[in-house]
Amino acid sequence: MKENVQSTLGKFKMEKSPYIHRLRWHSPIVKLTFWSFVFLGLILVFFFRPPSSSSPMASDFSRRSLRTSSWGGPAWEKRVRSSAKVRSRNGISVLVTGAAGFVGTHVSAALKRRGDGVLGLDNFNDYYDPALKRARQALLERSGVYIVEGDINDKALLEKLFEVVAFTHVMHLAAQAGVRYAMINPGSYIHSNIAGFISLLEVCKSANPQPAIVWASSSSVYGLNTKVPFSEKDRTDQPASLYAATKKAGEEISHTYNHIYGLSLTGLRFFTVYGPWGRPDMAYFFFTKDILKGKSIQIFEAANHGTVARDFTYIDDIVKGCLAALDTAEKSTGSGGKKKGPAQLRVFNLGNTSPVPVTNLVNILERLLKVKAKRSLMKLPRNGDVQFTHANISLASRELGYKPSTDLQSGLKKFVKWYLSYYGEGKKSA
Ligand SMILES: O=C(O)[C@H]1O[C@H](OP(=O)(O)OP(=O)(O)OC[C@H]2O[C@@H](n3ccc(=O)[nH]c3=O)[C@H](O)[C@@H]2O)[C@H](O)[C@@H](O)[C@@H]1O
Repeated sequence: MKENVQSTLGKFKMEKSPYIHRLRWHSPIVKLTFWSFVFLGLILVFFFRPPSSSSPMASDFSRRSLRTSSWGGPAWEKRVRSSAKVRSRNGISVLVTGAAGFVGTHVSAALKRRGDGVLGLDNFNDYYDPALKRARQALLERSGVYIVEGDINDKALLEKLFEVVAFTHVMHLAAQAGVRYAMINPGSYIHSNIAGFISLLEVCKSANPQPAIVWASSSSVYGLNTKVPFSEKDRTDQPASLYAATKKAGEEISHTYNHIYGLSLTGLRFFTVYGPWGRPDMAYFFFTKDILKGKSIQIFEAANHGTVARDFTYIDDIVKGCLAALDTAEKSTGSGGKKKGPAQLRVFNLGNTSPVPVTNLVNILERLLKVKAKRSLMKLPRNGDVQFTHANISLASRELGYKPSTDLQSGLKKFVKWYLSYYGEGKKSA
């Protein structure tokens, strides 16, 4: 060993040798310097490259960069505490992730109305119009819910939140949603639905007391399952999209954290949720926009003109299911990262049990909007869509008292009313 070192040093001195470049390259110091420059160069290129709109991964990371500067300090902590303060007897204190999202806004408002403590968290990413998220934030602020701006991957922020408030529950709704977008920006699904979920669970498992967690899974986990209606006992090992695969992964990850750390975890499989303040990337929403603009809409159909249908579920029914899941969630059993006994692990379908063909959805919208849609039929693309969904809700009905009560016609009526008042004045564009 010693000999080698000496001989290398010896070679280093041979300045006039014809092999001087080769010999220098073999020197560890030269190698180290060279690779240090390469490494430094890569870091500089990575951090100072201009944002590229043509690269979905790049736009994803620039969009989702962690914002760590906007939180902290005594005034911020006071605001956090006040928002999370329980104001009713037997109330719970809930951290709602994805609070500026569609379901997050409705759940936060409902919890606040009944006197629970609610603190929101949202990264306000631009997957769809952030102005709509800001409008939802303003709505929640008026009812006393503060939304902290941050990403669930920011562990330091999550730890700080648990340091300031001993949350009894977490309603985890922050996610990269959308079935078809997963082919355009796969990285965003890994970032939010897998890495983000684990970051949250890591903080929850170490919190003392550990909160009980209720989180949004998806009907899409049933994938290519053909047995209807979909029951929680059915197979979920054939996801048809990366989105579905990340939600299924979330269910497995829940099992692990429940098993190792005693975290109480409830996954809710939502079935195509719609309603006022909804998501502009969903069909009922952009069909409304396009019908009003006179633009043609594409209606998917399966092979041999097969009907494509969804078990569309109205937001108020989903909110009731979420609150019932929070109220029936048992306490986590661990503390400080150690399990003390078995903890609750549940998964429920939250659907409407009444699938409606997409063509009927369009018929209803036409009647409500009083405009004829320009329809074009298109073969169901192979980009993650499944032909139909249909929830069996007997488990949720038994354990949560879940009983959806809004049919698609009544729910869409409320959506259209909201849509026209929100976008109708011509000030905002959907
Ligand atoms: O149930 C769920 O878990 C999922 O529900 C929706 O996914 P999806 O049912 O595909 O909802 P939309 O994208 O609004 O599509 C609704 C229906 O319209 C159809 N569609 C969509 C787009 C289009 O241009 N034409 C069309 O016919 C789809 O095939 C589907 O049958 C949400 O987007 C997911 O985030 C959610 O997890």
